[in-house]
Amino acid sequence: MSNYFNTLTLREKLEQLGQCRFMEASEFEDGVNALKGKKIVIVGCGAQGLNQGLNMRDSGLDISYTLRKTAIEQKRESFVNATSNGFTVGTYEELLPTADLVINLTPDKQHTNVVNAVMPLLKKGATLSYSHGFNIVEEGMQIREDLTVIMVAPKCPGSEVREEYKRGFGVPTLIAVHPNNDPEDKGWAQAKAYAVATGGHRAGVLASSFVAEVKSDLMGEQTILCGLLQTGAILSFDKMVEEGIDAGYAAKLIQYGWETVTEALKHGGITNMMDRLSNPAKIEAFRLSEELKDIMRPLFQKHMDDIMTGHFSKTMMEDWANDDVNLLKWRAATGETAFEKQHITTDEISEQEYFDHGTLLVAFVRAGVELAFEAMTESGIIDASAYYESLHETPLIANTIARKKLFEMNRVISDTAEYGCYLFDHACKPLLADFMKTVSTNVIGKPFSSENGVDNQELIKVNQIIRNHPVEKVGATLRASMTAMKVIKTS
Ligand SMILES: NC(=O)C1=CN([C@@H]2O[C@H](COP(=O)(O)OP(=O)(O)OC[C@H]3O[C@@H](n4cnc5c(N)ncnc54)[C@H](OP(=O)(O)O)[C@@H]3O)[C@@H](O)[C@H]2O)C=CC1
Ligand SMILES: CC[C@](O)(C(C)=O)C(=O)O
Ligand SMILES: [Mg+2]
Ligand SMILES: [Mg+2]
Repeated sequence: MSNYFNTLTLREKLEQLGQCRFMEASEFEDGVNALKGKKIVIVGCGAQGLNQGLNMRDSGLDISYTLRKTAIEQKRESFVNATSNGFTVGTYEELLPTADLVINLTPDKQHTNVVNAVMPLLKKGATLSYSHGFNIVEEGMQIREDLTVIMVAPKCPGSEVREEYKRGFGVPTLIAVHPNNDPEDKGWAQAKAYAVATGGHRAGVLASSFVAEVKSDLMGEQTILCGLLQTGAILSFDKMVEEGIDAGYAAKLIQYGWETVTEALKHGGITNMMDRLSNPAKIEAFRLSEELKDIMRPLFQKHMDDIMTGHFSKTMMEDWANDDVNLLKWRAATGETAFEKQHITTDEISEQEYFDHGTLLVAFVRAGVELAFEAMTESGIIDASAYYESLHETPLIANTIARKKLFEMNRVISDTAEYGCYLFDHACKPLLADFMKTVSTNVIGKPFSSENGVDNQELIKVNQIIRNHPVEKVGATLRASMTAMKVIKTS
């Protein structure tokens, strides 16, 4: 097996990277019919497996789970997840030979093993589905010619896939059909029905490709979505404590701060998030974020380049083969950070205070979202896809930090995301060391006050730059299609 993307000609690479079409509501009028009455078996019952399965069953589909024998015998968490929710659970041999659609929702690291074990058991003409195309694109997995291969990738952690569905909505989703595996021309109909069953069609579906999904998903998760939230959390907390802010207050400001400021981002983009600051603080957040963009641009570009060339996946797979030495070292180090270990104050922090005392958090978010979006679109990824992988998903990841800090984020996200997050974080922290020496509690921990007031011309210029960034343009259009978006209350 070799990297599939690297076997493509330049023309084919660009063609697949640029595949991105926002689908019309009318294209989902057939609902879940293409999968109605079909036997759907999900392999794995973890973050995505359980939550997608619950939504699909509630949408009227026939869902059961297959787990490896040891998980069943030892009644592991995945077994308990499935059985306590009333699903049938069986071994591969029991469930796979009669399955019409098999959904592989095991960790990416396991995909080669899992697919090699599953494939011989599938009946002729069955469909195999993924929620992330790493195995196909980066590992070059070859699938039996008679099988249809699709992807339905929610742009969101599994927990939110379920929460949004229960709110009567869904999460934006990328769907794709493997160009080498659609022998019966049924892939798109099944992928659309699957997206309806998870609720994705209510939030927006992009008809994409395995290649575009993988390259954009890896970039988003490593940089703005997880990597930078982790770096920003650790550095901001340390700065506040160093400057005498109560540690319990500092921890709470960060833990819920990301969620609160990005809730404004979710509803009205960077413009609305920045508008929640006072005018002097907005100008300062803009200045800080411009500085952050200049410092971090080469790192964001390096991550994008390494993802495109396959260097990133190669080194991560080397770590997989090396018993996850780097991953486990980085995971342990994250658990030992002062932020992670600090109990939070029980004192109330009002919603506005998170903005007023969190100018630096806003600056981190603007810098990270814009840099990730720019690096992706400069590399041939279409703006709508780049928007989902940067601005759109940041609040959903911030929600996981609000639940139980960085531990929870890194638990809920996939194995590739966790690895990429640590990789970015370990490169970014030293890069920001000098910058952090220049900031003080007037931008993190306390309100920003400007002795000079506001220069009208400067404010007009700043507002124009913020509002005219391409992420704001595409975001306004995509958010308009997400009219049922629900407000999340912070505690
Ligand atoms: N996490 C997320 O929110 C997102 C994930 N994705 C994608 O969804 C897919 C699933 O990811 P995620 O939900 O995070 O995965 P999880 O780590 O949560 O999956 C765990 C499940 O996989 C099973 N499993 C683990 N190893 C094996 C193995 N060798 N053989 C068989 N089953 C195994 C586990 O069962 P056991 O009890 O046997 O260990 C468990 O049921 C990935 O492709 C990921 O990229 C896409 C979008 C977001
Ligand atoms: C942000 C990480 C993600 O890509 C996701 C939830 O979309 C993942 O792989 O977990
Ligand atoms: Mg993702
Ligand atoms: Mg991912």
